[in-house]
Amino acid sequence: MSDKTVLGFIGGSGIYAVDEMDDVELKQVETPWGKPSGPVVTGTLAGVRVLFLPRHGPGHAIPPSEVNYRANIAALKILGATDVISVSACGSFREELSPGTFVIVDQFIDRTHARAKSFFGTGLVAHVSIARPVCPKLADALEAGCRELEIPVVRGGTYLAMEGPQFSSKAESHLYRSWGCDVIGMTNMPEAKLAREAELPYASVAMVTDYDCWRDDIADVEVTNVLEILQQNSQKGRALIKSVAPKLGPDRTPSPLGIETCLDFALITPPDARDPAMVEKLKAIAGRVLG
Ligand SMILES: CSC[C@H]1O[C@H](OP(=O)(O)O)[C@H](O)[C@@H]1O
Ligand SMILES: Nc1ncnc2[nH]cnc12
Repeated sequence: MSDKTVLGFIGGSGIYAVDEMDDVELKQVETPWGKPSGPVVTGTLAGVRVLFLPRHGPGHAIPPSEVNYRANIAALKILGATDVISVSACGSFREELSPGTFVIVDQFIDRTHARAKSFFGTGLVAHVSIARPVCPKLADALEAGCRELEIPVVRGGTYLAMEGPQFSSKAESHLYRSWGCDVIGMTNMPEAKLAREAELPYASVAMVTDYDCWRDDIADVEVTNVLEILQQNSQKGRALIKSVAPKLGPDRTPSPLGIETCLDFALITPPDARDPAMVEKLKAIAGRVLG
């Protein structure tokens, strides 16, 4: 892994570009898992190499279940990303996490069920740990950025990833609250799992747009009532992206969780039992251990 930071940003709803990036280029990438959501924008922010990919594609045309999460993570890895930060919209399950609050999540519950969730499979099986899915070094930089910009921020929280595209029923919303979840969205899983398989430290800032549908005193979430707050969050989210790059700096320090070498402990299929075609394909994200 490089000793220079290459910071990959995945922009969610409302975050379709990075402001004031230098040396901008658009890169079309083809991965063994197909095409990412769109061209990757590459450039620099305060001397730090940055890659940017809008998760739902240009014009927000790709729904959460059809985002090619594997191709998105693989494209960032192929372009040299050392770290990945996701910026997403979310609903809130807590009164104190009001719209406009940025939650730097540290746990996920994955209730998605219609998406490819692993790069690995028949021919080469791997089991990475997701016990601690978020890199604290990236979360520190996001928290510092929010504090500097005076964005209301909460450090830590559990993000419930639902399949969508419909929003939850009230029964589901109450169930997730009873599970202790803090926020809800449709995209951070399997993205976070795939980033770990690609040995990429990952963090997610979830920008609250609504109270989902658990409150009887506030209108249930609808796209129309999300859009206004999404606009305000989007400006702050873009400012946050700009402020985070210099905090991490061009000279990279490793993740305290050792994420860059997690595949050392994860491959269970012995070399002589591996499918050569599968190995070849996996070199795009696991070249460090597959040669
Ligand atoms: C616009 S409301 C629902 C939509 O917004 C979130 O997208 P993202 O996570 O990419 O910011 C949520 O997950 C849904 O996809
Ligand atoms: N309430 C909600 N549920 C799922 N995804 C969301 N994105 C923004 N608000 C959301």
